[in-house]
Amino acid sequence: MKVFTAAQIYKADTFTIEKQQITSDALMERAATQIFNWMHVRMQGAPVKIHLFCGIGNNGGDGIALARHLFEHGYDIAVYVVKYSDKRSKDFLTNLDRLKDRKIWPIYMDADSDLPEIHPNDIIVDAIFGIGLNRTPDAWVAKIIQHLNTSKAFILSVDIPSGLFTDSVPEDKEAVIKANYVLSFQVPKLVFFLPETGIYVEQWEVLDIGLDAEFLMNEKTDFELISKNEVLQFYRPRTKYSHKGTYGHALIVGGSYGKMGAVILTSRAALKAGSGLVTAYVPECGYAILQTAIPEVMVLTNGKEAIEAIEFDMKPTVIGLGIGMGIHDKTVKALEHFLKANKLPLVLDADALNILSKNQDQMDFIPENSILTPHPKELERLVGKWKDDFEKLEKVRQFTDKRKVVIVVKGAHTITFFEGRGYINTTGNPGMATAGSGDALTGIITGLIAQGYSSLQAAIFGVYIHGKSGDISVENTGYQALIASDIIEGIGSAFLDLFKVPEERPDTSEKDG
Ligand SMILES: NC(=O)C1=CN([C@@H]2O[C@H](COP(=O)(O)OP(=O)(O)OC[C@H]3O[C@@H](n4cnc5c(N)ncnc54)[C@H](O)[C@@H]3O)[C@@H](O)[C@H]2O)[C@@H](O)CC1
Ligand SMILES: Nc1ncnc2c1ncn2[C@@H]1O[C@H](COP(=O)(O)OP(=O)(O)O)[C@@H](O)[C@H]1O
Ligand SMILES: [K+]
Repeated sequence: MKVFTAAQIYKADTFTIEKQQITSDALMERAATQIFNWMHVRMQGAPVKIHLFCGIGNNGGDGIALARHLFEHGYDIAVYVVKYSDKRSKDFLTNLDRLKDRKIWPIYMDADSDLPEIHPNDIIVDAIFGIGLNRTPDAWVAKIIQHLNTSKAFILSVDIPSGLFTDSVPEDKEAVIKANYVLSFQVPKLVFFLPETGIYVEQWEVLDIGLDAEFLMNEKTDFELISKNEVLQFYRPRTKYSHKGTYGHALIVGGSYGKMGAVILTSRAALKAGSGLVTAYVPECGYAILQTAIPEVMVLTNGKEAIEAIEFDMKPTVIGLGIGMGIHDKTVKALEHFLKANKLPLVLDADALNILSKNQDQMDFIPENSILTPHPKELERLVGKWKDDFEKLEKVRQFTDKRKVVIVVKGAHTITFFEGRGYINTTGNPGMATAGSGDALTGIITGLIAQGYSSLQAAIFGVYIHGKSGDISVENTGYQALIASDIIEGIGSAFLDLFKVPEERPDTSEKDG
């Protein structure tokens, strides 16, 4: 699913209005009707107090139109208009009149208004600001937002949590609604997925308001959301007359005294992801460990307690490099020699990234289309410090452009970057913040490249499978007890899940009642 910028959403609006020959008011009515249906299906007329906080722009207009639908279906509502500006939008005013026609009188709020009492069991609809927010809300509006945030009531945000910009992080962190649920029109927003701004969105869902399908399909975006549908498009089925040679040979280079487990995890994950053959390249102290832990994996050794040279007499399809490798002087030299001679695609992780960060001149020897999988600290060493999430994304984009590599920015929503585009993952959970979970990911991605997936596909698909496996495994373990080995065990279930038919969505068509 594409992630549009605010400018692109406004463009889609205009395009749709012209093409479908409808008014902007009709589009607002669609939006409000969709939200009403969503609520009505879940609430079934329940006598819960619903407080609708509406701004004076189109987001507020959505809220006012929603209030009318809720009223007409017998819900107990209170409508507040937060008058943060005199420039009220046309469609807001139209809907305000419709509300007044039904003898509903909103409570107007300005800097001097008292804050209404809100019971923890009430519901708040947040329609103060939408994607039109262009400066930090005034202090008195921020006070209202804080009041709602501390109310303990369930907050349903219309389109985007009020106070959240679409293209920058908030200056005043207290002036943003912390939404329990966001109903986002047509497309999700990038800020739902970044560490500094995603914290305002507990759950989100997209509501289809019928923006022009052709426009949505043709418009190019900088970001795409990756779910099952997207990865299924490049899934490669196995063929009947294939053999292990068909599925490649992954070489996993890494390990040092005390860190051999990392190589076990990566090698095992590469096998589980489907690599035909896997060889681990480790220092001698890892030989017995590897051979005992995973019988399916072949082992080559070099150096005693750390790798001193990377030389082998075999032809791997792909090399995963750096896990648990350490940064011993001899290992650093070995990597430099290896990189100068190597032509194979690489998946670089952990200490390989740390070494390269300190020796940026060696970056020139990284083959194009290689994949780098840094966690936040490794990324900072690689691209330098950033002031906020947006600068981070820009730095990564520039790095991938310059080096022609894929960068997998790991996190709650891992984002894979290539050729100026970011692919946002939707699987995974906090249980995966555990030792060795990144090693498992490196193995999965390496195993996929071995089988013939392109670097970009392997990175996107690998990240998806890794997260999905974590999601399936956590059902049995809970967050705390999930460990990297569980993620590797779950890889098979994650592949099987690709072909499960999704459960039917709840019926959101309008019902009387
Ligand atoms: N295609 C879509 O997504 C549709 C969007 N609609 C709604 O339209 C919203 C966007 O509406 P608007 O463009 O009117 O913008 P908003 O309703 O987000 O904001 C209203 C206006 O307030 C002003 N403003 C911004 N920041 C301010 C601040 N800190 N203090 C005071 N004033 C400030 C701006 O001029 C802005 O246009 C969307 O979020 C959505 O809710 C729907 O009505 C219809 C279809
Ligand atoms: N809160 C989270 N939600 C989802 N995934 C997470 C979360 N925290 C970490 N992960 C995932 O777990 C992995 C951690 O990788 P990394 O930090 O390199 O671990 P290690 O170095 O221990 O192997 C990454 O793939 C990351 O996306
Ligand atoms: K809002």
